[in-house]
Amino acid sequence: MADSQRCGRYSYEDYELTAQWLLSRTEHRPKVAIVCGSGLGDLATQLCDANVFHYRDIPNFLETTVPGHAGRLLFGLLSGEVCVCMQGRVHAYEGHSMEQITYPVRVFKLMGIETLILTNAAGGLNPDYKAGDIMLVRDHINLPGLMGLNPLVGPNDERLGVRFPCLSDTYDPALRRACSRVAAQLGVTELVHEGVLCMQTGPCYETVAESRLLRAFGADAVGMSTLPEAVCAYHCGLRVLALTLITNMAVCNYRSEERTNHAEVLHTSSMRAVALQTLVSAVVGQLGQFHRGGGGGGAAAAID
Ligand SMILES: O=P(O)(O)O[C@@H]1C[C@H](O)[C@@H](CO)O1
Ligand SMILES: Nc1nc2[nH]cnc2c(=O)[nH]1
Repeated sequence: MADSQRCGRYSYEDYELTAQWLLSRTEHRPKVAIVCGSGLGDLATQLCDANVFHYRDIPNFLETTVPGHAGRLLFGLLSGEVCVCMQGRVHAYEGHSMEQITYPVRVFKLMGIETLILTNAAGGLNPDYKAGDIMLVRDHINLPGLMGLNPLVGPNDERLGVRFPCLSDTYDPALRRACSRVAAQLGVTELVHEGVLCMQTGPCYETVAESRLLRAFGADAVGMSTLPEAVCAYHCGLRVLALTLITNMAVCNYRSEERTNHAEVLHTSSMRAVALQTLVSAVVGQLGQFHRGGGGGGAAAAID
């Protein structure tokens, strides 16, 4: 493909090459992909009959550099459903473009994935939240995207999605309802909220003034990932569920002596890993009923 026809750095053929590389090395044929955020990678170890690949060995995958992101892709069974699971992700602040950090999402699409479950760690802005709570992402404020760092910037390949996607329904309402129901069945409703996730690129955590600004904008939590993946996934027709673990409260008060740090983020992740894994596994267990290869449109009817 000529450079002018490329989506940007990558062509459709690059995504296809990686998809075929993976599918030719595993017999698993997943419909569900899961991305594990900071410290949440143990979810991947729950997969049965797993085939494991290191990102460094996968064509065009980037290596992870951040503690809590193992950098392995696992195929296997979770709650009886065939899944592919990213044990860690790469972030823009590691020096990568939005297109690079979302590369796996389009590979998943070409592998036949229908549902993408994203997880991440973030700071709570909503005063009703506390560290250890889980937020189902209802909507987002993509600060890098609003500033031009959107993964869809560049020539659009119609095989991957439309030029001007409307993002009002990015986070599938039926999946969110299913997740809330599962949370109630598991008796963890009091931990689970629905809210708006804001992304800034990082790697700095927010100043007090920035946290106040983001809260005033309507954000309930702020993180450094997930939204570019969600945008790319929705663009190419995947159903998206995003679960944010509130690992700390963003500092919104000059009198506070709290200082956000990655060790605290990983500590809270490890404390809540089992709850989040249980929730995600139970949701995945509900997905099979509507994964009949029919594509995204049937989700709401089937899961309700
Ligand atoms: O990959 P996620 O978004 O879960 O990781 C968050 C954002 C930064 O990478 C890190 C900051 O502590 O955690
Ligand atoms: N931007 C941001 N990302 C985080 N990831 C985990 N905690 C935080 C936080 O407080 N702010």
